[in-house]
Amino acid sequence: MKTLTIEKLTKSYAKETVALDEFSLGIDQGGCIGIVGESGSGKSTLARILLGLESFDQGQILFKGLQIPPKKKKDYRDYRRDVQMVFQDATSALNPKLPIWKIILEPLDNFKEVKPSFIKEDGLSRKAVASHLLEMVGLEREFVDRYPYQLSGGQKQRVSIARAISLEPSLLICDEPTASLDVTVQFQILELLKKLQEETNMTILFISHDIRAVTFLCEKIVVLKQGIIVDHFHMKDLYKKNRHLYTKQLIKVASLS
Ligand SMILES: Nc1ncnc2c1ncn2[C@@H]1O[C@H](COP(=O)(O)OP(=O)(O)OP(=O)(O)O)[C@@H](O)[C@H]1O
Repeated sequence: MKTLTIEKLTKSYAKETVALDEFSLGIDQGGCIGIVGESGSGKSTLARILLGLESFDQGQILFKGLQIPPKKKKDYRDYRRDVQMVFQDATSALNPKLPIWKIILEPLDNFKEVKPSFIKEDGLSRKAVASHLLEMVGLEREFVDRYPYQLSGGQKQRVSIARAISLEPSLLICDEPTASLDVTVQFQILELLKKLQEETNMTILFISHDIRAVTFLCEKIVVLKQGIIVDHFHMKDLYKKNRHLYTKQLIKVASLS
């Protein structure tokens, strides 16, 4: 059984704006799948629908066999635990009034029943748990007592990732997580996501307008244009002749060719 099955998902905002048009995709557990397309192609709409923040008109979504959005309160809660999100703008995603350790522990505070496997000892202090998560994303433990304004953009995105992985989700949706970072830091964040994916076997759905980022991280790539999947392929087939013209244009613009 696929972890996530999306069948003929259609979403319109108005008659003339079809954000997603019969979008279908099956995702196995583990690995990283990339959704790439230019601005307005429907990428964020897809992310919002998957998180239950937006309704859709037609089609269906199944997560581990369960209809999304789940109708029962408990199923909805389980789903929100198992599917986490990293947003583009880490600054607005982090509460400026809270120290980093409190920000990181927000999901674990909301899901007190979750006992993450990375906590090996009993009786660890909350700060020690947060410090451990910071180390998992490559930040020093000393960062726990800082506030978001004392961190760089890349460090803030690492904190967002630490918070998102704290509940050990099966699916991590990343919506343009590197778009507002400079190129070197983008690369570091992509490396981090790759490492975490390999270590934890979570599935990453990586959404980006940047085919370079997508091809660096993902082995399977879906190309979206005006809400329609125009191409999908394995990374190893990136330069195959039969790539869709739009994919070739994205490659050209990114100076990959
Ligand atoms: N709340 C909304 N009301 C009306 N139209 C919307 C709304 N949200 C998105 N759209 C439209 O739906 C289409 C898809 O938008 P979406 O934000 O999903 O694209 P995107 O690929 O994520 O773009 P970007 O990379 O610029 O964020 C666009 O034409 C957009 O104008």
